[in-house]
Amino acid sequence: MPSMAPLSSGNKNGDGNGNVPGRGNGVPFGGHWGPPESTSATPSAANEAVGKRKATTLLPQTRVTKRQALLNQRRALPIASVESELVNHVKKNETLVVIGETGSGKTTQLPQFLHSAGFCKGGMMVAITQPRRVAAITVATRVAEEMGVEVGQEVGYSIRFEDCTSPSTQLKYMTDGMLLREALLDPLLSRYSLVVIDEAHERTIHTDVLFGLLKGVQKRRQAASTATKSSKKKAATTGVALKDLQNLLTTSKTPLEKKNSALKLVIHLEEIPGDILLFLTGQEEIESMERLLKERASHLSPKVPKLLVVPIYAALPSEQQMRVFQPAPDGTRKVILATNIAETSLTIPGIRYVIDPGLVKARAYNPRTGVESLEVVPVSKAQARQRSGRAGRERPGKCFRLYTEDLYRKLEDSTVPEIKRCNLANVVLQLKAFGIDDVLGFDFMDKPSRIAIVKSLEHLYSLGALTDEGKQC
Ligand SMILES: Nc1ncnc2c1ncn2[C@@H]1O[C@H](COP(=O)(O)OP(=O)(O)OP(=O)(O)O)[C@@H](O)[C@H]1O
Repeated sequence: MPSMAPLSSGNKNGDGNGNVPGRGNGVPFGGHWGPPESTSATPSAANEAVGKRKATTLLPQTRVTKRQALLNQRRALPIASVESELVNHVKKNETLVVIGETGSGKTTQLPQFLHSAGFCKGGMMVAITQPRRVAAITVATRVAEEMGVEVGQEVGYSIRFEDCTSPSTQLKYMTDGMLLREALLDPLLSRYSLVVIDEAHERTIHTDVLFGLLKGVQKRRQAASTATKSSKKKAATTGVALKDLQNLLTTSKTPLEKKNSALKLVIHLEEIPGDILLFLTGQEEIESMERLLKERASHLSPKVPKLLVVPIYAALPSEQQMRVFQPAPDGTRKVILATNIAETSLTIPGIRYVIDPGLVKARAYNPRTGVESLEVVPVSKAQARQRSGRAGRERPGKCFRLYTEDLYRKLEDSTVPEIKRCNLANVVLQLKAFGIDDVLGFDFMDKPSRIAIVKSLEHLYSLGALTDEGKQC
């Protein structure tokens, strides 16, 4: 069973480190893959131009249907030029790693290529996992639109408490948690010809558990191919360097100063029209920024465009999260205040500017004390790139990083997998439910420390969730 994900390992034609042929650092197939480096890799505290891509040449709207316009957009995406090459790699490899710049078309196009290549024949489906509900919904909706079908028919999505699929569904976008649930009921995932693990570089717990499970499924099915992704493990930069960044962004500026610096960018109307996406660390920060922005906006001169402030964070109900996708009224600039929920997968129409203060709230866990906490920490380079990639998806855009180029260089290359910084009780229970009793021997891509696993086993035993033999009660 093939399954795929960006940035991963295991390609027979690659270098053994998960890189497929092409230009350096694992970017596949060379040539024009994604917008130029300026989309993300050029760090700067100053403005960063993003998203310069091949121009989409559209005939006047009066002469083309919306479908044709969408088709033209699809053809102009960088991934379009490597369709057959990609499909061939999927056919030849059990596990394939697909790496591409943000916005190049991995999430929306690759599944359609697989569909055209016959992976959905005979009642089989292609599953595409997403770490977040909102991404599963919006991407499925977009792909359905591109394919000219109703969402829920050939293209559907499945998230907790909402199953928008039907017997005719062939491409199924779903949260990784939902695929894990399905694996509980059908350990061979027999309805899927292929699983695509999207945004695998985020290394959420669900993604990591899926990686391990899919390896087992592959072995058992002894079938076609999988494409997984393993973000490359690079030597960590020094703790001091990271502390520098954190200090600069949190300690040396009071929160209000920090907000004001972002605020200046948000409402400083030097830039041409276009919506703004500002990354903040959590609900509280978003709410206070929302109040501050609204207050400032109320004092703007009537000549200045209006400001519409829209928040998005995980605890908001889905319908409210969807407000970020509604266009701002004419003459109004939309400012979206988001946590890292908006960091990957999403294309929010109208976003021209991204403001990245460089911080994120992340889980941390001390296995010795058993204490789990949420800490504000610097983003990784991969996260910074993802953030900048939210601009320039429909037209050129800019990313404002509120930290220096020097500090950018000292960021970790990728985020520490969540599985290495959380209480493992849930993971252990989940594995036990899959019938995997030897949790210490499970094929984790990045094994959590022995002490963390043992502590979780002890904890579950003391709660009465495990028997003396270590089995699920
Ligand atoms: N909902 C949408 N509305 C408008 N354009 C969209 C939408 N979704 C995708 N697109 C267009 O399709 C392009 C490809 O998006 P896609 O999500 O497939 O890229 P990606 O390579 O998966 O990006 P990322 O790595 O950021 O997830 C975007 O750059 C954008 O131009």
